[in-house]
Amino acid sequence: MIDGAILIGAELRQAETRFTSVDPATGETLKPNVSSAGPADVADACALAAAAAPAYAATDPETRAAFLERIADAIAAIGDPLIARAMQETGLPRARLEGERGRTVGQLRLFAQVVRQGDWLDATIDPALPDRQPLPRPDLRRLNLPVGPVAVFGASNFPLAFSVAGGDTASALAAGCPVVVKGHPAHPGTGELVARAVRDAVAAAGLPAGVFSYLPGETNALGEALVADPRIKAVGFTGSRGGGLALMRIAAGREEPIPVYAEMSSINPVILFPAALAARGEALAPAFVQSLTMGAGQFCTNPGLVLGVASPELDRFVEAAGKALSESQPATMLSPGIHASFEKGVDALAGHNAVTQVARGQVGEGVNQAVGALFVTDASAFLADRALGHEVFGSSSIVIRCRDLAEIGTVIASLEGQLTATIQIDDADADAVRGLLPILAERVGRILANGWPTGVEVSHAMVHGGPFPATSDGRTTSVGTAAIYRFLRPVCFQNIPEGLLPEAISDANPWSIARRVDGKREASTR
Ligand SMILES: NC(=O)C1=CN([C@@H]2O[C@H](COP(=O)(O)OP(=O)(O)OC[C@H]3O[C@@H](n4cnc5c(N)ncnc54)[C@H](OP(=O)(O)O)[C@@H]3O)[C@@H](O)[C@H]2O)C=CC1
Ligand SMILES: O=C(O)CCC(=O)C(=O)O
Repeated sequence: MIDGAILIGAELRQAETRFTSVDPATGETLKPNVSSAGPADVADACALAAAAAPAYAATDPETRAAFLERIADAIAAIGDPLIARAMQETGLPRARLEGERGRTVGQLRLFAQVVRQGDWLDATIDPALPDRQPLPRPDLRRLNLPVGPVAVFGASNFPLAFSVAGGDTASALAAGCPVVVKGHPAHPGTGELVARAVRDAVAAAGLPAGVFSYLPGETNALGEALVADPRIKAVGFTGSRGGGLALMRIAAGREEPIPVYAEMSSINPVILFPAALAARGEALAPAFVQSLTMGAGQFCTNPGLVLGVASPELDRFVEAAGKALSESQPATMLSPGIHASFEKGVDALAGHNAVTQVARGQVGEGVNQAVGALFVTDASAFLADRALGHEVFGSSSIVIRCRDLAEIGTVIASLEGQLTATIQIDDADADAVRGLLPILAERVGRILANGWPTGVEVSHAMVHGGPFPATSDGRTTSVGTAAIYRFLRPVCFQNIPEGLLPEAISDANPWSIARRVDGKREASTR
């Protein structure tokens, strides 16, 4: 059911101030109109979250894991109405949204496994050495504890997997943190359906209602108040650089500053190494265009920059990519605002006197349509104007012709932090790659060979992060199970008697988790 409610724990509220979302494919206003959460709602949600935090933090792994699985089941149980509503609110096609739902419930279930297995606790015991000379060592035991209530900002471009019960929420709940979601105003109906599913799961699991709240709204003031609330202890965000920076400033200016894990902007360089380019440059072109135009290019992993050594082979790649792009179909973008910002970015590139437009995609009927765009320029022009390296969110990319591999290295070294770098390589490129890998690793969170950056695997080894401005904290990831560590902090217990120790680091080890004892890892029994 969707009736535009605010969810403060189990309580459903309606506000007098309302807003509406728009079907970006038609421009029509969607019903129902939605409550705009206000300051009192923020305060109540945060108070409830803080009240729930100790009991939720104390849940044993099995209880918490079963809760995450209940959320997954409840989201799956919404069935087609969830997909239908998300299609209306985002313009994304059914297959993409069904896939995204699978990813969303899959990541909740994966986090359930992680919680049960217990490595995230990093339980570490240095037993006392009472006879050590010249001084005895105390008994030291460390584990990770949840940081407390987390504010999550739903992203516009993944209305399920990065939104109300997406990766940030799943990892925060897995860590033992209550979550207060600021819903994205472009998909409030989708958000409410998922929020109600989470609320049902909280009740079914017998957890305190404040473990989850949902605040729909369309004003900066709502997000600002949420991040400023002293009961919030960390923030997860995916969106624009301006939005992420604004929240970081608020968080840093609080009486008690808190971390903001913001994933913001990335152009994801693709490097075409000479042997690969010579062997299969023309074949790479359509695959590149497919990655570029997937989801109207609305991926933070979209390949927005291509680097190669100026050569007839690179020219052939550009020509083939231009041909593939010129045949590509337009696609509805997520919102009028995102479409307008895409058009502005493309117009700026098209009007730049050092940039040549290679191709545009097919123009179609309808509103808010992304028409793909491909440009080319030289490294010297790119290096002279930093604006050419700014993200154009949507299916736009620019090819940079470099003099040689050294100049490719110079361009990479000039880039801001990125989520990904893609290398197209053959065996004969190995030496050249070896030279560039350290420069790449300094700049990005994930380096991938002979593939395309869009489509992030949710797994244990995944890093979906990178130095600023890809994210606000390059030491972390927002996708994959390591995302849980953003919402944990280590606490050491010194000489605390057995009966008073947290279970994970007690001698009894009732959860049977593997621990590091006196520097040695115990075998896992899970
Ligand atoms: N790199 C990436 O992964 C992505 C980049 N983008 C970029 O962001 C642009 C806009 O898209 P959108 O998804 O709406 O992203 P925004 O960053 O504009 O919004 C994301 C969320 O943050 C809130 N917010 C934004 N600015 C502020 C602020 N100053 N203070 C408090 N809260 C704020 C918004 O709420 P409210 O609007 O209610 O204030 C919304 O809930 C795109 O055109 C694209 O350039 C978008 C998605 C992903
Ligand atoms: O490519 C993906 O699957 C994830 C992309 C992403 O994180 C984003 O666009 O915000």
